[in-house]
Amino acid sequence: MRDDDTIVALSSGAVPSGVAVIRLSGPMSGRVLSDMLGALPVPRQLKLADIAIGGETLDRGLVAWMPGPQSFTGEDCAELQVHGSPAVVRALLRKLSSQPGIRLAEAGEFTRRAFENGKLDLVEAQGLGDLIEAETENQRALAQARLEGGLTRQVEGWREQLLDLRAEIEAQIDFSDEGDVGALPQSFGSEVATLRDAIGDVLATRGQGRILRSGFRVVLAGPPNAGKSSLLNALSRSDAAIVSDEPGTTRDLKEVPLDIKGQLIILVDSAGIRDTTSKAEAIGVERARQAMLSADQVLWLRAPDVDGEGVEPPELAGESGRQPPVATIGTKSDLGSVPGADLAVSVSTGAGIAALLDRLYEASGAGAVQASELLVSHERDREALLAAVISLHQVAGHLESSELAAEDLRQASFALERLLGRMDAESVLDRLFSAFCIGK
Ligand SMILES: Nc1nc2c(ncn2[C@@H]2O[C@H](COP(=O)(O)OP(=O)(O)OP(=O)(O)O)[C@@H](O)[C@H]2O)c(=O)[nH]1
Ligand SMILES: [K+]
Ligand SMILES: [Mg+2]
Repeated sequence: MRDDDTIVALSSGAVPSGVAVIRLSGPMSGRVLSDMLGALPVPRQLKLADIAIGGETLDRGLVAWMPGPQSFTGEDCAELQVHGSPAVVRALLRKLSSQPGIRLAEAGEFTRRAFENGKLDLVEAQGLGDLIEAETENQRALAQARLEGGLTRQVEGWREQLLDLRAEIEAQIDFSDEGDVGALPQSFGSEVATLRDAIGDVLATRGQGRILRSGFRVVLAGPPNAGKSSLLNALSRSDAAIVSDEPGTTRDLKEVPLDIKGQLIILVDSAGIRDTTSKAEAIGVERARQAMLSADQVLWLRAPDVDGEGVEPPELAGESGRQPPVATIGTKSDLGSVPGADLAVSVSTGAGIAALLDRLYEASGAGAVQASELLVSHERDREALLAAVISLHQVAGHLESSELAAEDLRQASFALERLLGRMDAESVLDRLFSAFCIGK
């Protein structure tokens, strides 16, 4: 696998389709076009052409020539817009990739080349991946802000401040007679603390960023026959889950995504919680408990006139001690009421369903934030910013030694540089880009 190969892939969606876009990047891109047209076309303008490879005409379509470095990858690029026919696309890819120096692209390889040529950093590359996968309005806005450098600019600002702080220490070391190691002034400690708190503030928005990007997880739980599966179907206007009057119908977790006003809400149906002698049901009950623990919101469902064991939510405490918020929903309100419920619903009459959707949207917090202003949405972001904050915390205990403090600041800088991909192991790059689709 050589980096100076020219790569080719179908970059548009699944065929058949009206039009398919085949993209090339690398030194042979220009040759393909000049062989086809007799000469290179005007850069960045579409030109109608017979799409001929190795002398054989396969289609007629539009071609574009984007010489590097002003291209997406930074290399010479060509695009062929052809009919979105599976046979045309297959023939073109086969012909192109059998030309010397041209091969099929791997997943994410175009974006990886763009990264390696400095066209975008790792944070922005992830933003591009998010944008391609975005299904809701909030996911789109979050990804767009990331791709446009929202987090990159913030991180670069912090790196500048770290460089200034390091320069202050260097100056101290230079002016001291022994070449080290005077104590640093308290004012230096408070400058570091200010930066640390600024990073910490952005880090604190991670929870909301995750919800906007990955969705707000709502687990429907409760005793058997409380109406969990019926409610899941009513909320999602589907028949995704099996409903029956037999208690213990649901065993597996069932996830259904909802788009409420541009926010992804993931509803999770679960097995009714009870003691059971059925092995399969017992596994389902355990899964239900685990799902409740990792929920952003638990809806505990209770039907009217059902008393006894298992009608109150179980004690929930995860290893981290985290307690997911629990709201009690009185179901089957057409049959009677449930004392103490936060909201009553009936799938038979439709009562309370719209109100519950509104409450879920409100609980997701999505209405209270601008997706484009949230910077932190990936686990990588959290790890890097947390590492920087921890290093900066250590400075407070190292003020008596400028060398130790300088090392803390260096570690904080490394964490931020790694986030942007300025210093990164190949393995991280491999993992990151292989999550992209082919042709991106
Ligand atoms: N009258 C009335 N019946 C309902 C309502 N919701 C559910 N039911 C009935 O209650 C029974 C149980 O409903 P399910 O949705 O299967 O209950 P569940 O909580 O998913 O049950 P398990 O999966 O077995 O734990 C079914 O017969 C439903 O038709 C409602 O709003 N009104
Ligand atoms: K049931
Ligand atoms: Mg069920």
